[in-house]
Amino acid sequence: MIKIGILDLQGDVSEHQMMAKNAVEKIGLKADVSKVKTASEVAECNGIIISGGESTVIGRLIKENSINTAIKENQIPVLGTCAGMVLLGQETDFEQPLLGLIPMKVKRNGFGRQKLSFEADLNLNTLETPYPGVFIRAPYAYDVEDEAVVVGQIQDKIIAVTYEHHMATAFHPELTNDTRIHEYFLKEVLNCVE
Ligand SMILES: NC(=O)CC[C@H](N)C(=O)O
Repeated sequence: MIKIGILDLQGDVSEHQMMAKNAVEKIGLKADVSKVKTASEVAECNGIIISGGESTVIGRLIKENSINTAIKENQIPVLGTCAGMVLLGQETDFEQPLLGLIPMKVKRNGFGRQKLSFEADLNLNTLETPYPGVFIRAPYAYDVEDEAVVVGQIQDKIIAVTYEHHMATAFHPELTNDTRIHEYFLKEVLNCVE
């Protein structure tokens, strides 16, 4: 049985847990989906989801609790959404601890004041039909290196990236009823454990 951990430090954690559980059911997996807070809980997981929230706060707590080491030493795939995307990047425009698991830079609050929050149908390479994107003070990625894959863009801005078994989205898949991003991630996790 695989174990998916929803990193429970700050942000919309319960929504991710619910969506991940729905995705598990949809693809008929045997998986435990739990909230995790400590490095030892994280180390036991096959996949970790980092929610939206405040990336400065989540990043600081990740570092203080040695969760970065647990993720890296165990090579755990990570799905990071919104603030989670910021944390997956290697550089951002603010001095803050990052995981740096995807070779890309991330611009925080990248859609400007007038568009702090919006919804848009997204064409993503990994999906056959559009995905309902919910953007809340969303970041975007830039300088994505060749070995990573740009999965989607909007207004010429990169809003979804995969690299190895990690995925970053600028939008909030946990705030929709569409489980396809979570399903995609679960399949990546399965590829790692098989
Ligand atoms: N909804 C969100 O996760 C916003 C992310 C926030 N702008 C940050 O950089 O932390």
